[in-house]
Amino acid sequence: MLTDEFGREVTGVRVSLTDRCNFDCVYCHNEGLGDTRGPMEPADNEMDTDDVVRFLEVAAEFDVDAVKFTGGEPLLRQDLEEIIARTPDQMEVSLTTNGSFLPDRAEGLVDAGLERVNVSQDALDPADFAEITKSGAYEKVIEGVEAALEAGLDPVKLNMVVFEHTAGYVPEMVDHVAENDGLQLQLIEYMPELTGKPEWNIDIERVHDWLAERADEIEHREMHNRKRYWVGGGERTDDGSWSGGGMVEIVDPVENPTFCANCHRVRVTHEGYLKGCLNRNDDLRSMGELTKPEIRAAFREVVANRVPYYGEYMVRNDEGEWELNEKYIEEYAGA
Ligand SMILES: Nc1nc2c(ncn2[C@@H]2O[C@H](COP(=O)(O)OP(=O)(O)OP(=O)(O)O)[C@@H](O)[C@H]2O)c(=O)[nH]1
Ligand SMILES: C[S@@+](CC[C@H](N)C(=O)[O-])C[C@H]1O[C@@H](n2cnc3c(N)ncnc32)[C@H](O)[C@@H]1O
Ligand code: SF4
Ligand code: SF4
Repeated sequence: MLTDEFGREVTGVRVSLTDRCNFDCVYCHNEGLGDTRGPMEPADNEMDTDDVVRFLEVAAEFDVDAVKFTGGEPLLRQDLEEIIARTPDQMEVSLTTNGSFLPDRAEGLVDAGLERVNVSQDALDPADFAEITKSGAYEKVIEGVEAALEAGLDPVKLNMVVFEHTAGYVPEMVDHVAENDGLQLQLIEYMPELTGKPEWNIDIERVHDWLAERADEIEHREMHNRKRYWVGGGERTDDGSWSGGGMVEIVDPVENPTFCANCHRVRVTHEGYLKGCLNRNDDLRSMGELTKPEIRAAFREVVANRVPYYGEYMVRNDEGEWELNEKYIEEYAGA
């Protein structure tokens, strides 16, 4: 297993398979959509099936035991089932999707080896859903969540970005997962720097406080030290885990050094660049045309360059504002 200079073991990889998408969510940080290419058209800058599998085989050699496929919309890749089937057995395979293609493909994905799915669902009303996603696929997404549950995926996590358009839905979504077996909720802190709309921001601490008052149990997940709130009843079982009710996890990476200190994933872009952090682009290593020994070397190099973004790469100045750590200014300027 590889460990970076800050003691963070790399146990997972997060692979973006495409930047194409059939939705156009108002908050989306996927800015790579081409002007002339439609989402359904194949793209020539994407890693092909063999590229993805070759990388995963190298990651497995370094004892990486989990892979998350994401995008863009990963189900626009018609070879997703093949990629999953060829993923090394030691890896837990999960997927983050907008859910609209799951009605037809959930079963096949599970047959291929998919173990978990996260489905973005920002509203429980078709009109609000359409306003946020610029898509009329609300019913398909609801069907997709059901198809995922029926195919045996458990839990199915619903992802909801908390921002001005969705904040009013938080209580309803929390009740929704508390009342429906197999569902969990991830409330994702809105990242305004990705949209240029700071006025949509909601203070995520208010959501923590609201949930803390309501929760029957609060846990910390090892990954990112995320807080998990159990709501709607339940009890601790003999093996020490909580059972019953619904689970709500808050994903709050913004300006959060604790989140970064517990970050164990290396990322791969759809074009096949390795990178150590979502927020950095100055540590990219291309895997295009590389042989396995070369990918091994690139992987080692990216891990060696990993830096917790908040707390090390970005530090607070005397005024309490976040700014680039002087130590990294030269490196950053050279990117
Ligand atoms: N800055 C930052 N944001 C992250 C990170 N991991 C997840 N996020 C945010 O959380 C969103 C949802 O993540 P998901 O793809 O659903 O998966 P996850 O919650 O990370 O993983 P699981 O809970 O294990 O399924 C991402 O799109 C990011 O916006 C991270 O390491 N750094
Ligand atoms: C980029 S999408 C890719 C996967 C898939 N298309 C989906 O929507 O689930 C992955 C996650 O990023 C989240 N996301 C996108 N833009 C965001 C932003 N500005 N702030 C916080 N989360 C965001 C989405 O809600 C989604 O859960
Ligand atoms: S579905 Fe996912 S990738 Fe597509 S626009 Fe929405 S958040 Fe972005
Ligand atoms: S910002 Fe970078 S270091 Fe921090 S949790 Fe996200 S990927 Fe990891």
